[in-house]
Amino acid sequence: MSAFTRTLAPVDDPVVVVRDLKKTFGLGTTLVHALRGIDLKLGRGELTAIMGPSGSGKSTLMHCIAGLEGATSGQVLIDGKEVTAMKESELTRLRRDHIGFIFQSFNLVPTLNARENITLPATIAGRTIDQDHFDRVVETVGLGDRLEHRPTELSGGQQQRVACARAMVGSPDVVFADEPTGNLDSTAAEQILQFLRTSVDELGQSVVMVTHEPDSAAWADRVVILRDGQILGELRNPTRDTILDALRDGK
Ligand SMILES: Nc1ncnc2c1ncn2[C@@H]1O[C@H](COP(=O)(O)OP(=O)(O)OP(=O)(O)O)[C@@H](O)[C@H]1O
Repeated sequence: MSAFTRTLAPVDDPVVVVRDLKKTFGLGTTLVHALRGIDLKLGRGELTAIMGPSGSGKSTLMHCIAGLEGATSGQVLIDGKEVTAMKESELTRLRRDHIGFIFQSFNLVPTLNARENITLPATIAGRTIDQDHFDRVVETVGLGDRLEHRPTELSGGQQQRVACARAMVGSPDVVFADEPTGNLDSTAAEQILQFLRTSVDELGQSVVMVTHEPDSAAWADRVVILRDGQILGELRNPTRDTILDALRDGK
């Protein structure tokens, strides 16, 4: 059963906790209230989609949670670590060691092959890669025979699969994906969504994805809908149709 509710159901084991998060941009008459007091818990080992109209605050919320942008007030905790209390050097370590990122534009290093791109964050951090986990991630993402290829020798979908593997291989507390299928055709998009789903179901990964696409959000366990910097409500076990209804209701 999937129905839109304005009150959020309790989340028993959250990996992310957001308390009264506010973010304003600009000053005086140009002040923009991008987040107007967000209270939200995101479940561990779940795929959560964040939706909402353009300008509703989706990217700002993701950036504030991931410590890419400072909050104006409120609290963010990732796996119990208070992101909003961290200094820049701590934020750098948090992003490097505990968070995975997947962007719309892949962001691979062109001179490195797929294997080197996947292991780059660990190499920079001086961490050794768990070979079993590397093999599982590469197998799940279906890149086995492409590991020695450079990005220019890969399709867009394959490049995004490399980016997904790079985000997952360190088993971060949470992976943030910002419109991960925005640059892909529908077949490649489905492969990425399938991979995100499998990484949650089989590797226990926690994933948060911002998307405009009801078809993409339908892969999630839960859809959280924003409007005007506030949470409008949520859907559990969404389908394309219940998402479309919820987005229409929210207007
Ligand atoms: N750096 C910034 N300076 C000023 N205003 C900003 C900045 N970043 C975002 N905003 C404003 O904050 C509000 C929320 O923006 P945000 O990008 O989070 O929305 P979004 O839901 O992700 O939109 P989209 O779906 O179009 O990407 C918008 O009004 C936007 O113009």
